[in-house]
Parts: sequence; C-alpha cells; structure tokens
Amino acid sequence: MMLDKDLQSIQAARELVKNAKNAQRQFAKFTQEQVDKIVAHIAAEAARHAETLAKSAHQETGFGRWQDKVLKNLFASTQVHQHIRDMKTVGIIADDSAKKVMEVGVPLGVITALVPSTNPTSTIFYKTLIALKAGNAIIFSPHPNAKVCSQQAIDVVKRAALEAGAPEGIVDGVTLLTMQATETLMKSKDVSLILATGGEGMVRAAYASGTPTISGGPGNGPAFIERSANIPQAVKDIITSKTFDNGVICASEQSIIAERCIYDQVHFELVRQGAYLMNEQESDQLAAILLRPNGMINPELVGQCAVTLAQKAGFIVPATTTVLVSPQTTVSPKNPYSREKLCPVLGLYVEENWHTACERVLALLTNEGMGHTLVIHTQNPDVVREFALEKPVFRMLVNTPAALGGIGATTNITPALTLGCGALGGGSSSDNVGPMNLLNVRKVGYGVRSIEDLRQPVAAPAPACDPTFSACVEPTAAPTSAKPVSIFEDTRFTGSDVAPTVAVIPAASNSIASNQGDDRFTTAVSPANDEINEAQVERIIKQVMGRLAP
Ligand SMILES: CC(=O)SCCNC(=O)CCNC(=O)[C@H](O)C(C)(C)COP(=O)(O)OP(=O)(O)OC[C@H]1O[C@@H](n2cnc3c(N)ncnc32)[C@H](O)[C@@H]1OP(=O)(O)O
Repeated sequence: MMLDKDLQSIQAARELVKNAKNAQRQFAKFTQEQVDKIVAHIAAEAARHAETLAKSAHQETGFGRWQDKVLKNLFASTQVHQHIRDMKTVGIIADDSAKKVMEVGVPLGVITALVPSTNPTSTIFYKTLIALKAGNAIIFSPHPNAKVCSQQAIDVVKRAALEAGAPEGIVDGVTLLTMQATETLMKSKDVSLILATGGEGMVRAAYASGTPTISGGPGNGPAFIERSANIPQAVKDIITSKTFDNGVICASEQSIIAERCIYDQVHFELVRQGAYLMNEQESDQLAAILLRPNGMINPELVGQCAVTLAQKAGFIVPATTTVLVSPQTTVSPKNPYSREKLCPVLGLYVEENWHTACERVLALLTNEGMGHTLVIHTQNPDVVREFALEKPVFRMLVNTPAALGGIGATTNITPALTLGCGALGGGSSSDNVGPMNLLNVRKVGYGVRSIEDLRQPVAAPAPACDPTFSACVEPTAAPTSAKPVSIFEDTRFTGSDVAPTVAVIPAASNSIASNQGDDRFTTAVSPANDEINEAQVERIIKQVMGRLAP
C-alpha cells in the first residue's frame, strides 16, 4: 500500500515536471547570448560555493576528502564552463554555404538527472551547465545519502539561474525524495531524457523506464606500467589518482599491471611513495569486507583513506600509508581486487611481457568496467597505438592520473562527470557527456542536384593512392584524348559490384594516377602492368573506352 509520503512525493515530482516544461518553453526562445549569460553566472556562483559545498558533501556522505571535493566543484564549474563557453548551441549552429547545408540546435526539453553520492555537488554543477547550455530544463533526483548537500547545490544553481534571468523552474530538484518520486520523473512522458550517473541499480532502472537515457557505467581501470615507463612518475600518477577524494571517481585505477623486468623498480617506488603491500592474510581480511553479500561495493568502505580501511579490516598500517596494494594472480567477479573498489585499494599483477599484460588488461575489463577507462604508462608510442586499437574502453589515458585524466581535468578529453561506456558497457553513448549530447540537430539542406543528375552513370570511386608508390600524379593528357596504353587491374579495386578500376596514362610515366574531376575517367596504374592477362586487358579497354566515349 502506498504511504501518504509516497503519494505526496509523486505529486511533487509531477509539479516539478510541469514547471520545468513551462520554463523550458520560454527558455527555448532565448538567444545564444542570453543562454550564455545565464550559464556563465551559474558557473561563477557554483565556483564561489565550491568550498562550502565540498565540506557539506564530505560531512553528509562521509566519502572522500573535502579538499579534493573543492577541486572537483571548481572543475565542474569553472573548467566545464571554459570548455563549453564558446559552443554554438542555440539557433543556427552551423552554416556551410559551399555545401548549402545548415544546422539548427533543438533542445531536448526536460531532463531528469540522477546524482551519485560519490560526487553529489560537483555533478549538480556540471549537469546544470551542460543542460542549460543546450537549452534544456533539468530536474535533479539526488541520492538519498547525499540529499542535504545536493539540495544546497541545487539552491545555488537555481538562485543563480533566476538572478541571470532564466525562467523559474528551469533547474530544480526533488525535495521529498522517494523511489516513487524518482520513478515518476523517469517515466514522465514530458521528460525527454534521463542523465543517469550513479549505482548500477539506478542506472538500470533508468534504461528500464522506457525514457531515452544517457548514463555513466562502472569503471575498473587497469593501470599498465610498461617497461619503457618513467616508473617513479607512473607510480606517483597512480597514487595521486587513487588518493584523490580517496578513490571515489569511477575512472580511477583499480589495479596495477607491471612487466616482470621492471617489477623490482615498481615495487621500490610503491613502497617509497607510501604504498602498503598487504600480505595474504591482510589481503583476505580486507577482501572479506570490500563487497556486500550481494556482490556490490560496500558503501562503508567507499571513499575512506588507507589507514581507516586497514583498521576496518583488522590490521594496522603506518599513518603515512597512501594506498593498500594486494599482489594478485586471479581475476573473477568474486575477487574484489580485480573489480571496482572506489577507495585507495589496488590489485597488483606481474606479467612476463606486454602481450601477457594485454591479456590481463582484457580479463580485468571483461570482469567489470567494459567501455570505461584504462591507463598506460609508457614512453613507447607503438605500444600506445596497439593498445588504442584493441582495448575495449572509450577512454585510454597515457602517462596521467586516470581519475583526473578520464574526466578531462589533466587531459584534453571533454571535461565531464558522466563518462559513457557505449555499447560495450550497455550504455547509449561512449562520450564524456557534454551539451552536444543534450540537443538534437535539425538539418537544413538546399537542393543542389536534380533527378536527372542522379540518373547519370556514376563513375567508380578513384582508388586511394597505393602507399607502395612514391607519388600520385595527375593524368598527363586530358581524359578524352588519353589512350589506354598502360593498363593494370588490381584485385583490391575490384569488388563484386564495383567496376574494375583501370589506368589510362602514358606507359612511360610509371606512376599512379588518380581521377581528378572527370567522372567518366577512372585511373589507377602500377608499373607491374605486364602481370595481367590478355582477356583482362580486353575487358578493361572496352570498359574504359565506353566511359571515355562522349
Ligand atoms: C565520473 C564519476 O565518478 S561518476 C561516479 C558514479 N559512480 C558511482 O556512483 C559508483 C557506483 N555507486 C555505487 O556503487 C553506490 O552508489 C555506492 C557504493 C557508492 C553507494 O552505495 P549505497 O549507499 O548503498 O547506495 P546505492 O547507490 O546502492 O543506493 C541506495 C538506495 O538508494 C536508492 N537510490 C539511489 N538514487 C536514488 C534516487 N535518485 N532516488 C531514489 N532512490 C535512489 C537506490 O535505488 C538504492 O535503493 P535500494 O537500497 O532499495 O536498492
């Protein structure tokens, strides 16, 4: 049976949607200049409250370090604003007079935003800025364990929006927080999108609501230290990242993978930089409390410092300990050291070479964190390229602390606190979410071809230059006067439903030519013209002559 409180919360949620819809209708008529002024004022006010709200979030949730939360609040206000400030999002956002196409930004409407308890105030700043920049209204549904600080953050952005001239209701949040209220927001037909960041259960509920959803996903970032790495710097980056807000950022490292040939140096640096390598018994004691009986992360350990974690597990570590490290050889859902932990605890794997390290990275990501983040420490660009081409993540970071690199604070990746994990992670976007994810684009296209033009035979596309040839040259004679004196057919250019691509250039030029502007004339040539047989030559000549015929 539904309680009075639940019914009231549903009613209040409906009212929020109604107000947001009305506000957004008015906001949709604002100019880019008006929108930008509002967004700038919200960013400035959010930055002004960075410290107060950092302390408030820390006090309420008990997660992390307030000093780091100040930095996160500043990142989510100032750095995000700097990135989006000059984006065109309102009205005509692109106009290509040569191609005769134009693009118009069309806001989505009302967005429901779920807020995680790990980054509550910073997420509210960030989501407000990107939603309003794209012309939308936004309604927050805070996490129940962070509702006071979330409400304070909502008050800051709400007041700032009104001061700068935004319509009332453009940004607001649920005050009577119940699951029913959140469901009402998620399922409302007047809500166009759910921007979901938080625990897996809520994110799944968002997708199941039937309303389009963009989400972040669980991370499980492996940090690979390759043999060419600057090892002291790599270890410093990992520890910086893992201790930042006591490891609550989902992009942060969850394990270290080191090549055996550099393991002694990695071990030396870890110890020198305050890491505590747990013995088997200590590892087991901590493992026993890292996860809840249902296999989910234990919130009592989230965002705690290394010393407190050890205490909770029943052993003592030096007061200067930065991170707890557990040497591991296995990967499985039951092994918390091979999963996301959201606190300064790392698994440590030693691998023979970078090929086996690759396999370990893959196993870890398959275990958890598909589509999210990995970090590699190396001076070898070839290894970076190999990893970039193969690994199932959408953020691959190089020589940087992953928590800060993944959100775009220490890298030039889009600054964001919702990190999409794409299809690999069961999400709808792989982006660091920004304003362009929160608007639709109306395309305007002028007619530039008639149907008669479309009926003209289409020439086969000119082949790309073969890198084995030194240069591409223009045909030396005009197409109509050219004679097929040197012909070569390459199987790469002959798809089943594509006409063979042939060369028509003077035999002496001994080079490759490309089609330049005349649709009837397709060229490609190799010096190896004597490798083709008579029948092929005949067929190709006929085809070329047919094309060249006026
Ligand atoms: C860039 C970034 O760093 S984004 C970070 C995003 N990542 C995360 O938040 C990490 C994933 N989060 C988690 O694993 C968990 O939230 C933890 C471990 C941090 C905290 O765990 P808990 O305190 O138990 O919170 P949890 O998120 O599981 O939610 C507790 C309850 O509140 C409910 N709840 C959460 N959000 C809402 C909401 N907006 N409205 C109503 N109810 C909510 C949940 O459904 C859950 O209900 P249940 O107990 O009936 O299942």
